Amino acid sequence: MRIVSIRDGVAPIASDIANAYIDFSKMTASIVAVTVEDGAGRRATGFGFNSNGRYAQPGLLRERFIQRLLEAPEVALSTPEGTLNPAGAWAAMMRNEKPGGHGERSVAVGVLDMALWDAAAKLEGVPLWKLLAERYRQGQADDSAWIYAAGGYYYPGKGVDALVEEMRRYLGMGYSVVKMKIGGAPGTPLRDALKEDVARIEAVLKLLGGDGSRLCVDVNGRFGLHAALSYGAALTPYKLRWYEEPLDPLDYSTHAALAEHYDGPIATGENLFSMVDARNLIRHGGLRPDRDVLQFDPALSYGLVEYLRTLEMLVAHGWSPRRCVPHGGHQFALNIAVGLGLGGNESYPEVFAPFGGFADDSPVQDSRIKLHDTPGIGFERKSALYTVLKTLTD
Ligand SMILES: O=C([O-])CC(=O)C(=O)O
Ligand SMILES: [Mg+2]
Repeated sequence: MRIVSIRDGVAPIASDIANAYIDFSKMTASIVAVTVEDGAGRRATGFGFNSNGRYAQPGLLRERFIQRLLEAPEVALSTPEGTLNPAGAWAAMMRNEKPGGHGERSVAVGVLDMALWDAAAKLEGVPLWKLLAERYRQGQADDSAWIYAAGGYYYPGKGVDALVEEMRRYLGMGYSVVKMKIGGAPGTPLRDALKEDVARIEAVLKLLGGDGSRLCVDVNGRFGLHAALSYGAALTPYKLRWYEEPLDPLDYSTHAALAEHYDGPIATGENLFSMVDARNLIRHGGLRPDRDVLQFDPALSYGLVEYLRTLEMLVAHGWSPRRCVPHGGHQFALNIAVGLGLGGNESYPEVFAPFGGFADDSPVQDSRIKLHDTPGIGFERKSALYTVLKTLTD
């Protein structure tokens, strides 16, 4: 097994939307194409990109990780059976990297790892979900994945009516669970911000027939403990599907304090980028394996090689992979959800195009989606995305 070439680029995913913490006016993504040749002269090109929320990483990719991958010995890239070995490639990329302080190198490695898994599945002529089910779950893939429509962003001039209309569109697309942003009124005293958010939440709940289990709310890590507890108390009667990233993602003890007082499901993890960070959350964050939701995003956190370690760690701590619903709304995590039996995957029906979203011909029914049989991750089945990725190989 040898790497023939690696190409990389930067693509914009800028838009006018904002969450409670950042706007996306300058958001970018790294894209890569990795061409691999097996011992029998067969070639496959795998593609990778990072999902939203972290910027493109061209410096890290070019100065360190692409170089190391190109220099990796052939034996490191092959399994004993002669197939492409993403774990060996991962070890080669991480040579001479100290532990801890993961920063955004996990994003650069995640982009390349995605491309290697795409190539691995293409060389074996199977979709990635099938390859994963065969390797790690005795062939038991799920027949579809649960997905929910994430949106409800702040947007200039967007009021409650536009928010409800957006959610109505998601219901029309086949989603039954939706997510909206809260906590995004900068400088507003807590009491007023809460009042405004309660009105926004109630308007959306009305559309959902008053069923809180169909609505998630996302704070994007903006609150301190006091605000998180105040919002938690106000949200409790609505019995929401989940209360997402109420607190700074790395502040585990405040999560533990919130979990003592807020009974409903808490979701977090999209900004934890390694198995060790995830383990700290599990050890110290007071989260509850019977209800809370873990959103580690393999595209941002060193890829699937590391995500497999995270799943193993979770199981060792008494957590089911079904508690995982990755962030990012991309086909990589969707394949992982179906192949490894996660609880589902995020979906962005109207934002972060073309990186968010799934194959063009995959209808959503009652918030579930079926996967295709195309070898690899399936980017070739999503024309707007493939148009961007293909610029690397044309
Ligand atoms: O707005 C963002 O940064 C994305 C996000 O939190 C999510 O998809 O849950
Ligand atoms: Mg989020």
